[in-house]
Amino acid sequence: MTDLPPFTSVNLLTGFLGSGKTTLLKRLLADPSLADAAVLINEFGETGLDHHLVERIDENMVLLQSGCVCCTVRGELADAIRDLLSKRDRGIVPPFRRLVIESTGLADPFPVLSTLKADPVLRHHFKAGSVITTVDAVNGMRSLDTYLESNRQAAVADRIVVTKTDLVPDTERLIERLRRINPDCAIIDVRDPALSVDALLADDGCSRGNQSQSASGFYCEESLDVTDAEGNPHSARFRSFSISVDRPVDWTAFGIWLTMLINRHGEQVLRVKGILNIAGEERPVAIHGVQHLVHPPVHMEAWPSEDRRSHVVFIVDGLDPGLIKRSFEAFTLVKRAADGGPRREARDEEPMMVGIGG
Ligand SMILES: Nc1nc2c(ncn2[C@@H]2O[C@H](COP(=O)(O)OP(=O)(O)OP(=O)(O)O)[C@@H](O)[C@H]2O)c(=O)[nH]1
Repeated sequence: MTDLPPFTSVNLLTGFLGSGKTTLLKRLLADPSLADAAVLINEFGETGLDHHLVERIDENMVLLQSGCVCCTVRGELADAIRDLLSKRDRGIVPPFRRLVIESTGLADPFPVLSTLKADPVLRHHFKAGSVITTVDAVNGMRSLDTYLESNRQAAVADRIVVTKTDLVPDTERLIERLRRINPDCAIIDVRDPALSVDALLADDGCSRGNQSQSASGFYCEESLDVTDAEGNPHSARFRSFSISVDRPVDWTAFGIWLTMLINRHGEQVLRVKGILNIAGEERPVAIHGVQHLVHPPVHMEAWPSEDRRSHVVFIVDGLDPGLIKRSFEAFTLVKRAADGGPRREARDEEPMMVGIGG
């Protein structure tokens, strides 16, 4: 333990919903120089890195193939970091030298950064490293137009990685916009071969050597409204909830239902992500939707746990979760009726559990 530096560097990886944070993190973790890092994923649902898991340390903490410790934050961020620190001190987790925190897509990065500074224990063990923000070339402009959180994430960044550049003809206007929000920030195309762990996480060249600098360097357009029309905090409009289905899902029916939902409510359905048990398929299928964009489904290598149910998580803006639940049920019933089965029985025989959480 003696060879550990007095302060462990903390990098924040932030970016709006579905902008490619986890995808970038997986790529970074493949680099051997991050083998002695710990990763904290502060997001709804599973870590998304479960198939890299080699050992479970406890309910929230796993050891990845790279040797890196990965935890899911289920409560307060400071508690999760303190727990990690204590496990490092007791030798329960490897002696990590860097901590990477992936925030939720709706996180205001400011409180995340100030957590380290405000906490009486953590401030003596950690120092702020670079903040990396992913901005999605497909939806980035609209997210900046609509959501304060997206502006804050770009404003606080030391490095912005523009993702999904393979899906758009050019990113000129988006980059111009980002430069106006954060003039000093390095803006890197995710396809740039120069994008590396060093380029993103190195502390040198980082515009903020400590958290107070990050606070003073913060920029946000004054004209942006933090409350909605009813005067509620901006984020009060967002709801996240999940639909879990016990029986295998009919891929065609699901695809049509999701397409209809996105066509009709794409602007309000900010994020859909799920793991599906598809009828006739051995392996699970991961699905990702980001506003109007639905990414190609991916066959996962294996189920991440014993749970073989399908789970779909939604993050919506001002849309009634009940509406999505009802349309899902209705679509299932129509499909069953078309198959010749009586509607009521189909529903009773094959229960669908719908959980709505905050
Ligand atoms: N074509 C393309 N797809 C990408 C790129 N980066 C990410 N994706 C896809 O975008 C979807 C969302 O990516 P994630 O990495 O899960 O995004 P995230 O920011 O971690 O999502 P949340 O944690 O839900 O906010 C997935 O289907 C990815 O495969 C990219 O550069 N190009």
